[in-house]
Amino acid sequence: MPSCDVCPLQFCVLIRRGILGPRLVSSSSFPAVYPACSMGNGTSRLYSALAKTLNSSAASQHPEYLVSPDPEQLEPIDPKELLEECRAVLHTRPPRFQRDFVDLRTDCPSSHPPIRVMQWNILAQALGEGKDNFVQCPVEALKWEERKCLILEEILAYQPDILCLQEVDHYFDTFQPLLSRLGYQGTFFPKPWSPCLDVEHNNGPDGCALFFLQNRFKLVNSANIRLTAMTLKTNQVAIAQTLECKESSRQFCIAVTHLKARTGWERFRSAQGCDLLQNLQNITQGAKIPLIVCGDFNAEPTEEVYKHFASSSLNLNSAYKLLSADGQSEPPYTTWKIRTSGECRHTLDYIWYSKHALSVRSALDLLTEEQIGPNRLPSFNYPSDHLSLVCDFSFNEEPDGLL
Ligand SMILES: NC(=O)C1=CN([C@@H]2O[C@H](COP(=O)(O)OP(=O)(O)OC[C@H]3O[C@@H](n4cnc5c(N)ncnc54)[C@H](OP(=O)(O)O)[C@@H]3O)[C@@H](O)[C@H]2O)C=CC1
Ligand SMILES: [Mg+2]
Repeated sequence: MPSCDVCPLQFCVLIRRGILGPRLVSSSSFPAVYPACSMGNGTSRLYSALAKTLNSSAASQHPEYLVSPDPEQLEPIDPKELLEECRAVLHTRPPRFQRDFVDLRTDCPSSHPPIRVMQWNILAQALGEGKDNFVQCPVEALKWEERKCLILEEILAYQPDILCLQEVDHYFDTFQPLLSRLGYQGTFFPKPWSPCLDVEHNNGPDGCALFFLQNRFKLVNSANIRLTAMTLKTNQVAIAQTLECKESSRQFCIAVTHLKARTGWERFRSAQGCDLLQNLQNITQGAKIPLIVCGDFNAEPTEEVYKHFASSSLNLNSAYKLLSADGQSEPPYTTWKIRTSGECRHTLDYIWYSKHALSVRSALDLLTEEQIGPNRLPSFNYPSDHLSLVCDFSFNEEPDGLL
């Protein structure tokens, strides 16, 4: 955040207009966070790509740069080179955890490449540093300059076609500029009263973000939804987009949400879930097109909101259940942290999909308890308290009537 007297919401508006931007970082700040190493020409260009997102606090010191957008920002980035650059920034950290895709291939053959979807609550920087109280996580593990690279590394490692993110509070200065150069089209919907805004030196509100690869999909329709509960507007949001696959010309709806957190709010979450389902019914015209809903539902499978989704007339199934032996049980955890109140191990994150119209071809296995370690998450190895969920989907060949 700039040190000038601009409130976080105004800051967002300024960035959105393209007045403030990642161009503002002086290259003199770079060596402090980047190890000396030899780089080819391509990497040198990337050096500037990543460096420009490293420290937006330089904004107020270089008002002369608040002019035109940098044409370099529009140049594509080679994902391999960005990955190498992230690894160089992270060279003092322990290696990434190995996670494998579990093959869930059904009999249905598919002539088109699968659609890879990533669901991830990436942990808002302001909440991680100022609100979450992760008592076993060293503050150095939360440094944005490095944590950002861990997040990017995870995205680059799995190369999702669609990314559904929650707790994004670095959209305009980091994810939008970098992911757009990797070929993604992004949409951000901040929470109306993000708790990030209460944290000193925050980077603006957190919210949901949805990215898709432009060479694979065409955007047909997009809706930013402020969820209601018992007709009252709430602080929680969703984004729902109808996309058309360029290979197959088939359309589907993809949605991302982050429901109200904390115990005692179960009925509130349930009402928010009903509102989201109603919105999705309208958008898919009663499920005439297949649907994928990703989210941090802040609800265990025992909660009412989960049951609404499982029994909805939209005919949804939860993809990660397919990793269990009987195909009926959710994983034992999708988030695991230690707060002042003690250990918090919960299953809260889901990828719902139209069970008749889509098949899950594979799913990324979760981290084991041993990999997560005794201090749990986030950690030097893993940037968020929530695990990423990644699935490969393909369309079933059945007629639309079976949705
Ligand atoms: N400025 C203003 O006028 C207003 C400000 N607010 C702010 O918004 C907040 C409420 O916003 P709301 O959207 O309802 O927030 P939520 O209750 O949904 O939680 C917000 C975040 O807190 C995290 N969280 C969950 N449990 C805990 C915990 N035990 N300790 C710390 N963090 C936790 C959640 O992460 P996860 O999902 O990963 O569990 C979530 O991202 C208020 O506390 C206030 O700070 C609200 C209204 C007005
Ligand atoms: Mg959180």
